[in-house]
Amino acid sequence: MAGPRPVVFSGPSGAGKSTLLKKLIKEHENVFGFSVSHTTRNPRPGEENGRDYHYVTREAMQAAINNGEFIENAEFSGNLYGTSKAAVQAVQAKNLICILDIDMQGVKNIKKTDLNPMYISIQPPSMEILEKRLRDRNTESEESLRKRLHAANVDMELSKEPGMFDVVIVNDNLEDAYKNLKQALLEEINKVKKTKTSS
Ligand SMILES: Nc1ncnc2c1ncn2[C@@H]1O[C@H](COP(=O)(O)OP(=O)(O)OP(=O)(O)O)[C@@H](O)[C@H]1O
Ligand SMILES: Nc1nc2c(ncn2[C@@H]2O[C@H](COP(=O)(O)O)[C@@H](O)[C@H]2O)c(=O)[nH]1
Repeated sequence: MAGPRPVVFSGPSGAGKSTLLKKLIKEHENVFGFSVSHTTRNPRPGEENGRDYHYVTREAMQAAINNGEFIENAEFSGNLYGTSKAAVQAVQAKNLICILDIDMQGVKNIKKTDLNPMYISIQPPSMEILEKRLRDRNTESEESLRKRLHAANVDMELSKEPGMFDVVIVNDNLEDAYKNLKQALLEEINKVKKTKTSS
C-alpha cells in the first residue's frame, strides 16, 4: 500500500493508547490519520459511529470478514474487532501516517501482511495501576474488566518477545509518555511535513 509508513499502537486495555494517540492526532492533524476499526461492541458514552469505530452486528462483520474486506480481525473480550482495507486506504489516500490501535492478536496478524508499520507498545506502569485506570474509566462491567485484565497479563508477557515492538513506552506520567512518543515518531513526522511543504 502507498503513502507514509503506518504506525501500530498496541498494549493492554487501559494502558492509555487512545489518550496518547488522540493527543498526537490533535497536535498533528495534517500528519496522522486514524484507521477507524469495526467492532461488535456497543458504543460508550461520547463515542461516535464512524469516528471512534464502525459499530456493526456480529453477522454483518462476519460476512465482511468472509468477503475478504479486512486486513486483520480478532475476538477480544467477547467482541469482534477488525481493521478494514478501506479504513487504511482512506488514510493513506490523504498521504497521512495511518495509526492503527489494535490488540496483540492484531499485531501478530499484521506482521503476516505487507503493511510494514512501525510497532509501538504502550504499557502501564503496573497491573495495579492498570486495573485502577480501567475501573476509574467506568466503561466496563465486572465481567469485561476480568477478561481485559486477563488479556493484559497475556499481552504483557507476549510483548517481551524480542522484536515484537520497535518502541516500548511506559505510560506513567502522561506528559512524559507523550514526549517519548513524539520523540520516537519525530523522523516520520518530519518526513511527512517535508513532503507536504514541497508539494
Ligand atoms: N498517564 C496517565 N495517568 C493517569 N490516567 C491515565 C493516563 N493515561 C491514560 N489515563 C486514563 O486511563 C484510562 C484508560 O486510558 P485509555 O482509554 O486511553 O486506554 P486504552 O489503552 O486506549 O484502552 P482500550 O484499549 O480499552 O481502548 C482513561 O480513563 C484515561 O483517561
Ligand atoms: N485486532 C484488533 N484489535 C482492535 C481493533 N480495534 C481496537 N482493537 C483493540 O481492542 C481492544 C479493546 O478496545 P476497546 O475500544 O473496546 O477498549 C484494545 O486493545 C484495542 O487496541 C482492531 O481493529 N483490530
